[in-house]
Amino acid sequence: MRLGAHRSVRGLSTKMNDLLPPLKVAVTGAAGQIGYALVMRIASGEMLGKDQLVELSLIETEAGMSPLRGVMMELEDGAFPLLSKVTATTDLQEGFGDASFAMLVGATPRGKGMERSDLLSANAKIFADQGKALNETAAVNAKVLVVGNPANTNALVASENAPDMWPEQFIAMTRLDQSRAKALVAEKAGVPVKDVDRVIIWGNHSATQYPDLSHARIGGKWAKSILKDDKWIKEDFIPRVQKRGAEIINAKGSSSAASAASAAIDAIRDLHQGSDEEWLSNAIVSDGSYGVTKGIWYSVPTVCNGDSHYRRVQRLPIDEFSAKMMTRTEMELIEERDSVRHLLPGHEAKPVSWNVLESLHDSFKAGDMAKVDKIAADLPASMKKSVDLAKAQA
Ligand SMILES: NC(=O)c1ccc[n+]([C@@H]2O[C@H](COP(=O)([O-])OP(=O)(O)OC[C@H]3O[C@@H](n4cnc5c(N)ncnc54)[C@H](O)[C@@H]3O)[C@@H](O)[C@H]2O)c1
Ligand SMILES: O=C(O)C[C@H](O)C(=O)O
Repeated sequence: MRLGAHRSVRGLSTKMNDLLPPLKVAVTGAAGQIGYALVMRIASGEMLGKDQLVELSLIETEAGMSPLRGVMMELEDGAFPLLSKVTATTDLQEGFGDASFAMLVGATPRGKGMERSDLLSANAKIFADQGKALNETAAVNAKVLVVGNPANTNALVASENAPDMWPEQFIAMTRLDQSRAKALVAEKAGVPVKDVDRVIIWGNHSATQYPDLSHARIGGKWAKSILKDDKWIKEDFIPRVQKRGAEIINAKGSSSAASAASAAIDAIRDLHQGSDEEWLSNAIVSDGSYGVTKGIWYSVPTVCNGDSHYRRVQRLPIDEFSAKMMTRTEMELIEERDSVRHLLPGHEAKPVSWNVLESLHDSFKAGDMAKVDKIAADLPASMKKSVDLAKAQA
């Protein structure tokens, strides 16, 4: 169905009477740093296309309502021709009602010296409530992009609390990490970013993520054969991407915002409009591919076919170094999952304490395998399996 509006819209590639009926996009934390940058770009049509009317549903806390009113005034002043309606609410069911896309940004950001996982106890509960509300009221085929940290485990929590939705409808954002990685490779090779592709982010949006150049290309050629610098990849590139969020916090005093909003726009744009055969990193529910524990949200390369369909890039060869890196980040995600068991309906209560996990890590790092085995003996089966794998690859 097309709308039959009768006004001309300068600068749009499509006439108003060719516009598609509005799709509702819900954004939580809309008055925050990322939300502010995000909603302007959604309204301008950069995300869903220049022929797509859009309705914005802005969700905030009570305290966020006053700044949100200012954001709404600015949206009005932007006079965006594609923006058909803007609403603001603190009520999740109302905010997500019939939404085709939900961008879950609202959560506390980390400050200096914190890891993203330090936010688990503060933020995960938010995503349990949001999962329940999405389950009740969002459009049946809604796609959910989780941006708030720790994004992967928040996506797990939201999905587990939305039993009538497919886990595949929930994606945690690792697109920013992929963009960071591509930019670094382009800089190193002295080429434009558009010449770099097939860069992969595996695992968690955290300092354990594995930015992988094993399959990357520069101008269509194998990147490693052009860079010819494995030392740079291991000692500069990987840690730089892993810790880029902290580098920004240290420089700017607050976490990345415009680039995060940009990555969220890119992620949903490609999901909705398709991206040919480009490999795009998205943290999605693991189906066991690449030996990753099922049911955690683990970043993998995907191909987006448009209309919100995506598939994993399968059967890539994984070398020994990559396998080790992929397991390390998987283990962190298992730990995160186990620390939020109380928010996962139907799962046993939190079985493993942080102390146990920490001493497991320390023993592993110190090479004390007898102690690792002793601790592992009391772990749940899925974690034992990961410990065995990590030991085999150590
Ligand atoms: N995945 C990524 O790549 C990525 C990148 C950057 C930031 N982040 C994360 O995104 C989140 C938001 O960052 P920010 O810089 O915009 O933070 P911010 O503090 O500027 O804004 C957060 C906003 O969310 C609102 N909020 C808090 N709890 C809410 C709730 N329950 N419902 C609705 N709104 C709520 C706050 O009122 C605030 O306006 C943080 O967790 C940050 O760590 C993720
Ligand atoms: O690092 C952070 O805490 C913010 C965000 O996840 C980022 O990667 O910039």
